Amino acid sequence: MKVTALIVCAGRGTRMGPGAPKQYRQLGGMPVLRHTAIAFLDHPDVTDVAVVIHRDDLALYEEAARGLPLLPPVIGGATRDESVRLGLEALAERAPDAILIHDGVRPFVTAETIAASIAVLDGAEAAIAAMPVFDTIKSGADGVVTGTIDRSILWRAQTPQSFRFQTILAAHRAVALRTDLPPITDDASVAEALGIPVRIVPGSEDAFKITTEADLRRAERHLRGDE
Ligand SMILES: Nc1ccn([C@@H]2O[C@H](COP(=O)(O)OP(=O)(O)OP(=O)(O)O)[C@@H](O)[C@H]2O)c(=O)n1
Ligand SMILES: C[C@](O)(CO)[C@H](O)COP(=O)(O)O
Repeated sequence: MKVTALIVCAGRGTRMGPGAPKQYRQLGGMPVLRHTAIAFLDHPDVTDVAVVIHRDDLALYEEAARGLPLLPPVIGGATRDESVRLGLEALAERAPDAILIHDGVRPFVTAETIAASIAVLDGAEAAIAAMPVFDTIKSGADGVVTGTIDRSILWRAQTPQSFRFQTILAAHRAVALRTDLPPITDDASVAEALGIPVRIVPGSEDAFKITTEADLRRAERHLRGDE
């Protein structure tokens, strides 16, 4: 099966403090994105890897990707789902069998999760890496709790989110034309909007998303083996 990893990296990281975009911040002596790209390039089940970047980040990307056998980068869009769709359209001619859509700011994706995300597509169209919820989850408004949500049915979605390529390409194209949907924050939501079943495979607590400065410090501790 021809498997392409599509790493989305075109965000501006507004929840991170001032400085370079978080995907290009130094982590253990190299950019965050380089860690992520190598995790997929080194995986035996992944055929090739493409990265979606912000139009202003070409120099940063070229430095981070130096010497890595990546497909040509794709310029992303104003939202994550637009960046994904642009990445998928750029791969339409290549037409892999399967696509693993992954956040560039989740550098510690595990080989086990990548393997499981590919294997599950033997019998499914879509799957997400996810973790159970260990905290009690409340609903609330105006500073007042309005209810408690049964956490036994909740999952923390991670990436990669894996799909048969033609399925997710068609789904993103269809959803891009819809005006009745809530904001799309992951690719499984695109599949769900079309009634496509989405399987769950085990993620990892190590595969956390680097969103804030605190996450970057956590990532440095993780690399040092301090957590
Ligand atoms: N227009 C966008 C927005 C996000 N992303 C990517 O989607 C992943 C997850 O998004 P998030 O963590 O929200 O990144 P940012 O949008 O950069 O961060 P923030 O929401 O804090 O601004 C990141 O790798 C980010 O680069 C993208 O490719 N294109
Ligand atoms: C795709 C994702 O990482 C799954 O948890 C998450 O939805 C990305 O959200 P963000 O706000 O774009 O970081």
